[in-house]
Amino acid sequence: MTTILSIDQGTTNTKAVLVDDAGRVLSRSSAPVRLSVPRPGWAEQDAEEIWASCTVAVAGCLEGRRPPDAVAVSNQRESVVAWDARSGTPRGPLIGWQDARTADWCARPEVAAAEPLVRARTGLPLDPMFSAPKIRWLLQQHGAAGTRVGTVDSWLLHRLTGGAVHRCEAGNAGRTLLYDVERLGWSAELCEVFGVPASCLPEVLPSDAEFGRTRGVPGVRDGTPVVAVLADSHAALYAHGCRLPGTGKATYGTGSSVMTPTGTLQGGSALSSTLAWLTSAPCYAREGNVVTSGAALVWLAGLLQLPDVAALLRLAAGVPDPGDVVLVPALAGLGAPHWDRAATGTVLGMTGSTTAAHLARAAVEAVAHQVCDIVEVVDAETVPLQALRADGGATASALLMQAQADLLGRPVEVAEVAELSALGAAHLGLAATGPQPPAAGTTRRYEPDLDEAERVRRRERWRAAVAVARDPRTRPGGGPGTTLGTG
Ligand SMILES: O=P(O)(O)OC[C@H](O)CO
Repeated sequence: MTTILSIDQGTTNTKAVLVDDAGRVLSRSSAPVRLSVPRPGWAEQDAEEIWASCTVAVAGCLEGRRPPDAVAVSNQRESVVAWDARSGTPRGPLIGWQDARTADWCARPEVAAAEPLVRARTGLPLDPMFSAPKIRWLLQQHGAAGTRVGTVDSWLLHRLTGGAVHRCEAGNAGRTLLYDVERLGWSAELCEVFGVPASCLPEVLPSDAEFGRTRGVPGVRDGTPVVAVLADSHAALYAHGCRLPGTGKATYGTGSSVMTPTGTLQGGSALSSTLAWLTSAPCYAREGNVVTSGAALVWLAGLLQLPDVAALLRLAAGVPDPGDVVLVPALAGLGAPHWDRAATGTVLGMTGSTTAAHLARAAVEAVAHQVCDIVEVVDAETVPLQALRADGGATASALLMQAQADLLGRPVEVAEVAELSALGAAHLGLAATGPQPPAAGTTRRYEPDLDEAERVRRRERWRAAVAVARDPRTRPGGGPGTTLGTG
């Protein structure tokens, strides 16, 4: 029997699963990673700690098992690491995908003028969430000479191979704003826009290439091939078996990602067009990113002085609905389809009878409403989704999943495997060397159970609240703020 060890390096933890050649999970383990916010709008992680968490998760997963035959990787996207080319030591912290320190630079008129070029080459808006402005910032701090930079997959590949390779995967490269997703190569024009020398960037390989051979990874034989790499959200899409327009998924994490395959590259969308994976041919997808979803629940739990999100969900379950409270958690602006970094958090509809439970319930609905905003754009632009596949930690909440089905007016099917991104990378690795494993199964299907008139009413109230969150007059200081990108 062939086994693949798959590592999913995420924002809050690293998961490892051992998968057999039928695509089944044999064992699993995880290790937490910390995120620091040294200043408002910044998000940093320790690249050494990220790697250490991988070794802990791998050791836990492989305990009592024979070494795997191959390794696969999925990873948080857009976050960047810089390291010394000779010693392999990180230069500065990992700059996280949520980090908006470059927002002012991105909003400069001379930079914002490059938005049409960025969109044409990458399918993405010029937003500080993506890697290029962060890479620029790191290179300014540490110099380009002798510095290697890359997305998290490139950092893990460097460490997995004992420093032998500086490579990354095409779908991850596609999230940098430096990679031409149609020509499938780094774009000299975009490197110029962001002031990033191509010599600092990794070599880009297809998602199912052999990325290198392991060296010095505890529990893994030296020379084990790394056979597949996928960005985490793309890996979840792959594991769900979503291959055709009309199928799609939402991943519920710190933020959320809604994706649907489009096959070919399609521009002119209010959402992003992204390279999901590159195998014998590129597979493109339409995607909308919600910046603050699970993070909104964490934030409100803290604000209400509750011990954790589970307590917030219990509180929310104590009322049948949010009353008329609508909460827009634009704590770091709004992502797709609004892409308005100047939007601010907003609560509407409070009265003297509003309780903390109504607020908690409104926060749960806010996670679902933001997904609905994106699915409605998908419906209008491509083939409407018949049902939404769902994955990520927050899918464990029946309250959230039912709210999602209710507000969407469509069934929501939850993946049975919690480590779906890791599974997707393993499935791709298996497909590269043998038969395609079946898509991940679903554990539960939530049917919509809300009167249509009430659904429409709640959606309209949500849109009204988003308009307030985006109104320049409601911003701190009441200034004009900055609106980045168009969709
Ligand atoms: O670490 P996660 O699972 O929240 O995923 C982060 C995304 O890849 C950011 O685009």
